[in-house]
Amino acid sequence: MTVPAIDIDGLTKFYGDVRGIEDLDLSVPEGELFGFLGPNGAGKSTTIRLLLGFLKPTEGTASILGVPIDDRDAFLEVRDQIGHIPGDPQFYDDVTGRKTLDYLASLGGDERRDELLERFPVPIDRAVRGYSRGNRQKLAIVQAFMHDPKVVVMDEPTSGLDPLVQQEFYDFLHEERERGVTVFFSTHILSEVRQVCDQVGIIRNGRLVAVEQIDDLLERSGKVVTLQSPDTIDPADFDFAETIDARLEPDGSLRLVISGNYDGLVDVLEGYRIDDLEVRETAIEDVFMHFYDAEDGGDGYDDDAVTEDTEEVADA
Ligand SMILES: Nc1ncnc2c1ncn2[C@@H]1O[C@H](COP(=O)(O)OP(=O)(O)OP(=O)(O)O)[C@@H](O)[C@H]1O
Repeated sequence: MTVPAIDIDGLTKFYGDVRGIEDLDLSVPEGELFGFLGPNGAGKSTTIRLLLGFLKPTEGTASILGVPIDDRDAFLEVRDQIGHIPGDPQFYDDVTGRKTLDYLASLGGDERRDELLERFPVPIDRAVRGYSRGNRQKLAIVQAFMHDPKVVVMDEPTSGLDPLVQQEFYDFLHEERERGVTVFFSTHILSEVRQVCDQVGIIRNGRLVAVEQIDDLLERSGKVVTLQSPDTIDPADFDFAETIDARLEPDGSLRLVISGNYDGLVDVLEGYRIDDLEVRETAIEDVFMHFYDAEDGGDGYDDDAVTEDTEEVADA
């Protein structure tokens, strides 16, 4: 049996009384682009920091490339096969990009540095203090991939990148996947998940609520049909077995979400005159909305909770 690139087992982190994540189980096979999607405060950064050994779990464990994160010695040995882009990349501000990369190269290697810098150029001989947000992020990308890691864990890696660089980065990630690299990245950007990922894990209020293949999710979520007619439309006519939702819009048009075949729809349409008919894929926003439509809402943060217990593990 092949070992998953990332295996998370009952992983739990409480900051005092505040739930970071609870009882997370997740397995990411090698060579997969896995999106970890959740709104602000859902527990994405907590998961990533636990995975990289920057935080100690309250309970549970995880492994990367078969090595448990709490086996510090073994973990240090696989560290050069792991890349990481933190949520808020920090560098020594007075040091140039080049020296920053020189230093990091001395720890883990840099055989892909030139190729990456060509793709994600930064003002390499300028002190990092003068870098824009996007250039900092590009430097973080270069350092995460320059030693040719097998697994890369990234916390909202496209934040601060302009749309062109973002697209370049998505293309790059697909190429990495072709090379067998496993990528685990958190995001709250829905369209990003769709564009980039094979599989998505959806986290809300510290709990994993679903793990789905993107294609399955979209397939199950159906298509959106919009119908405009000079006749009065009765949504009840469109209540087929395949119907997920049928409602009238304020302008009198019908918005129908349907999964499966169109036979029933075609039959009913015979009874209507049609001004306009549009069939489109469900917007990814609609697909995910019900996962976010929490009764308990927000980020699960209890204002009265103790927050001192944030023990960080130095220098993981
Ligand atoms: N150091 C800390 N001390 C106390 N609570 C924390 C700490 N870090 C995170 N939390 C809480 O843990 C929960 C999960 O936070 P986390 O930062 O992991 O979420 P996130 O999904 O990464 O959010 P964002 O998208 O805003 O970065 C939140 O309720 C947050 O307030």
